[in-house]
Amino acid sequence: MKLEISGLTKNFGGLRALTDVSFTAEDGELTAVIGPNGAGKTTMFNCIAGFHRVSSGTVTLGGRVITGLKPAQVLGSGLARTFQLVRAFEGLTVLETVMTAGHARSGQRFGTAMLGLPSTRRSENVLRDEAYQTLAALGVEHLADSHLQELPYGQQRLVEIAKALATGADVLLLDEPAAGLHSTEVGYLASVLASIKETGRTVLMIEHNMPFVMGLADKIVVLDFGKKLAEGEPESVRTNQAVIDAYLGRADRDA
Ligand SMILES: Nc1ncnc2c1ncn2[C@@H]1O[C@H](COP(=O)(O)OP(=O)(O)OP(=O)(O)O)[C@@H](O)[C@H]1O
Repeated sequence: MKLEISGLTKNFGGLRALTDVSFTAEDGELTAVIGPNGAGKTTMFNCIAGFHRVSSGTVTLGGRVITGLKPAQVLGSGLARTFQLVRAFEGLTVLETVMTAGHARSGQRFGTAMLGLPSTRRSENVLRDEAYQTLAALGVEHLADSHLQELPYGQQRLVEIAKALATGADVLLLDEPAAGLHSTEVGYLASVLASIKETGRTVLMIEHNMPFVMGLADKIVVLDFGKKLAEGEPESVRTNQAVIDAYLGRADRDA
């Protein structure tokens, strides 16, 4: 499903965090959003996912305007997001955690299903199988019975992506998935995201790790002071002087 952002503007009181931002994240492609701290990347994700009310502009998902919908409704329309911080439900295993995301899709209330009534038992088994398959697709099915809090951070991040996939969403918003990972984990994450792309899903990702972004993105959108500074294939963005001045030069210096 195509995700189209058109004329997106967001004000916080007198502060304009986003000004007239437009771009399209295409089916089966990974679009990366980069830019300096405070450029408006997180604000844009919050606007798309229904966490912030936009000041003006529209967000269209598969041809349907989703601006103004609540987060749960946006999720129901086929868009899931991950967060920078992994959120664990106390006491649940990895498999159960991923199942809760599957429940969101099936519209079942988890508590009702947990009662194990006969009518819900079969779908409970289906959800369990699906959650296991989702973990297997990411190569982490061996973690099914572990508790999320006990896992190393890199594996927690993969479970966070598994949760987004288990919702059945066609469009994934990933908030700095490579942050805090060491290089082997970043390499593995790149292969996971490449395989997700191959399933035809649309991925929109905020990320600061430039080698990771340059190697994986089909398109890069650069934000600076809430405005779109550039948009294009990695090579054209890498060599864009305005982008180098605003961000890449600094990212190199800080590396
Ligand atoms: N809820 C809010 N209320 C007021 N101002 C906000 C709010 N959220 C963000 N801002 C402001 O909007 C601007 C954009 O912030 P945002 O967090 O979107 O940037 P970012 O590109 O995601 O930065 P980072 O890379 O540091 O996460 C900043 O000036 C920030 O202070």
